Amino acid sequence: MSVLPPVRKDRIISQLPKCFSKGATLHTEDGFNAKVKTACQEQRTGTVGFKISKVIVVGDLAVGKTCLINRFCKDVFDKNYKATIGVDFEMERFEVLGVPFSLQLWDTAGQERFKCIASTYYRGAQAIIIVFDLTDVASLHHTRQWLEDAMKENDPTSVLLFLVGTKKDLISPAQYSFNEQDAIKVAQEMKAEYWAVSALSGENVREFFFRLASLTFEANVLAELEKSSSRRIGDVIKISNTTSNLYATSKKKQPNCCQ
Ligand SMILES: Nc1nc2c(ncn2[C@@H]2O[C@H](COP(=O)(O)OP(=O)(O)OP(=O)(O)O)[C@@H](O)[C@H]2O)c(=O)[nH]1
Ligand SMILES: [Mg+2]
Repeated sequence: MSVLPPVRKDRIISQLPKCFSKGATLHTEDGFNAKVKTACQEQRTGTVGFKISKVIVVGDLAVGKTCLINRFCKDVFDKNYKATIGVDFEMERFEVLGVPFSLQLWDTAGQERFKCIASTYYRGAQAIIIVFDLTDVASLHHTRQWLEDAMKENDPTSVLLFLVGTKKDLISPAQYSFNEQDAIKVAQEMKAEYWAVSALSGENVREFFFRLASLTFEANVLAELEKSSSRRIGDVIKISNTTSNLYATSKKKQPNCCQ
């Protein structure tokens, strides 16, 4: 019997959500990977449905990391700044292509004095959200350092990166278009997917987290499929060894293992 409550109706994903900008994403396909869709239909997703994927959120102080998470997870917005001390986390449960999928969102402190505590939680992330304030260009430039610090604890070949500009409500469309060029350049250099959001109005917040959940889910299923296909190759080799010449194989192997 499952002890977990059912997945909320508004956390069900049946199609790959669109990216924010085609020029700032590594995933330009319109839908989920065909192998992933088949695996989900045939219920061959292994441990994905039981795992919790870790997502860390980093960036300068007061750029809006906590507000971004709170808008998505609790649908609230607080205009008063309350610094995060160390770290905080929220759990979000989704259902992607019929498979349960959980994200653990780690909200870290941007203040220098808490950075030391926060960085101890960076390890083992499957996705990293690097946040900057669209009205503060210095916070965009600092994102490279935040990424470098977070990557020291993670595997660059498998982690998904997202560069997110917040407080879109505070900037005029003309100013936004001007700043976007810089942000997209940074995202391309980092190999991150770029998003611009507002926690105050909620603009793009849900779309962003749905996209993140979908891409993290897809990466998990692909890794699981790769693992199970390499296990199958190993099995075939073992069988052919034993069937070719059982006596010769065991004879040859014996001295090796006894030395
Ligand atoms: N107008 C507007 N204000 C925002 C938005 N997001 C955050 N803020 C404000 O920015 C301030 C800082 O927000 P936080 O979410 O606490 O910032 P943080 O990045 O978590 O800061 P640390 O925990 O110190 O690292 C608060 O006063 C928020 O109300 C937004 O989308 N629009
Ligand atoms: Mg915070």
